[in-house]
Amino acid sequence: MFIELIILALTVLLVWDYLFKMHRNDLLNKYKIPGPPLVPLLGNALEVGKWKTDEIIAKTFENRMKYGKIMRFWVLHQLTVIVSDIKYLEFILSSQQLIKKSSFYDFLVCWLGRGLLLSTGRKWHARRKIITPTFHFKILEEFVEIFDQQSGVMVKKLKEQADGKTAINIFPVVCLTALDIIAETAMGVKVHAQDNPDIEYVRAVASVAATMAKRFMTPTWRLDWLFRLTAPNEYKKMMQETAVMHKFTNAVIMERRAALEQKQTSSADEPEVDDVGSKKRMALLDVLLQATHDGTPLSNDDIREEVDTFMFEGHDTTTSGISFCLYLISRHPDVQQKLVEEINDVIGTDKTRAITLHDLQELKYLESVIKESLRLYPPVPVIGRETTEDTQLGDIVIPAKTNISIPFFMVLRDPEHFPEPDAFKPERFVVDSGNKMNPFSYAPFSAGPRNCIGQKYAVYEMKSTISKILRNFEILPAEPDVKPIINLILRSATGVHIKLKPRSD
Ligand code: HEM
Repeated sequence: MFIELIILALTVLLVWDYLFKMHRNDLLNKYKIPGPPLVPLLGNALEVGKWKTDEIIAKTFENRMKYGKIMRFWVLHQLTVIVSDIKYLEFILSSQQLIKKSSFYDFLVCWLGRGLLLSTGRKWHARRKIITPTFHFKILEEFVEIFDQQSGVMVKKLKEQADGKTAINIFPVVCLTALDIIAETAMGVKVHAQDNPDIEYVRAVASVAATMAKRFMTPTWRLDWLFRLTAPNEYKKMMQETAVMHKFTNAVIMERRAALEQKQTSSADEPEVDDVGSKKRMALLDVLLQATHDGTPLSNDDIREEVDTFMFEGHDTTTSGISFCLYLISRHPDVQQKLVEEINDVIGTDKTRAITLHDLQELKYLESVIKESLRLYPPVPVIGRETTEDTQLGDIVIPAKTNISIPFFMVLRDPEHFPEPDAFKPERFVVDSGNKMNPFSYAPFSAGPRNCIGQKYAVYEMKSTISKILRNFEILPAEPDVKPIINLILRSATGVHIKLKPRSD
């Protein structure tokens, strides 16, 4: 009797599984979207579950060789289509409808709320409209001074290890610099992460960012309730640290709102400097405080979502970008020599001269080096969307309730668009090289309506910090080689090591 019951239950489950997936499988078959062989109920869960974090990049390339630039994976009832064909990427990224993020991002909500990165539909449209002017050129111009000052702090710290022999893992060093920069530009406060990484707020941001990276890689940690059940201590710690961050952000918002209101009601002229004599400048947060949607200002909670989103999106990504770029420069002395010549031409040899926005715009070869580095090591290696209805992409239809995954790390090394795809060749991006590039084949900041809103900010920050290091040090190669892994952003399992030697000239 017991055996019969099990057989019955299994049969019901198999029929349900077949029916539940039928429409999606019909479309996959109709449009010949291939994928690895399926196991009933489980789909490809056994195979995908075996992939270790440091194998995912290689496995995805392997599967592209087998199945091509569009392929499907079923994990239980969840269908994912991986797209690296730019013919289809163009449809996906430029669509005004296909803007819902895949459910893989949901574990970030407890920190970021439904801010710009995670919102969708009308809320996203409204926020994008409000936030776009926040990154106006005039505002970015003021940030250059912060980029310069904070990279000055970094250089001072690095001098202690710059003996030309010590291998320095540059990733954590850059991370603290990037945190100082984003806190000061987004919230207008100095958090002194480089001087004191143990400050409660700094520790909380670094720790929650690390937990989020781990949640991304650990399927049982992704859903809040399952994370709480399977790792109660880590869950509790994450919630406590999130509360620390929210309390800090809230306090800054209230303080700056009060200051703004006082300024608006006060008849006296405001001094142009703060109480320690530094020039007052707008932070991203101040622009949000003054913004309105249909005549209504944003609430403190609305603003907190956005400031937390900037704090998250605006430091790990640039850390990854700067670190891998320094690594590539360390291994290409000819490129380094050209960079130093350009820097000497544009900024001069006086190491104390502060960099300006004009200088940054003139560092054209550095821009090509950064672009090529973002191609080889894209800080955001993969993004995901979710279809809410059957969606036509040119000559195919992707079924509703499908995660679309776009592996930038693979698109950006597609030999069809980048000959010698693994070679570091900044000249691909030299403006007058005559190379015509399809914007969808090169999109480390994504493309279309949901592209990176902080793209210009990020490139200026990268140019400021990298040029500051080059003005002060010769960058030398160190062991071990990097081993890129997708850990929410692109990191290296072996760290990102370089050696530094003070420049005498
Ligand atoms: C090298 C550094 C960076 C890279 C490579 C990068 C890349 C990206 C990519 C690929 C996306 C699309 C994400 C998706 O569709 O899921 C994105 C979105 C976003 N980025 Fe960046 N980013 C960088 C730096 C920054 C910085 C510095 C900020 C803010 C200060 C920022 C703020 C955002 C925001 C708010 C979004 C969401 C935009 C929206 O959905 O409308 N990013 N970024």
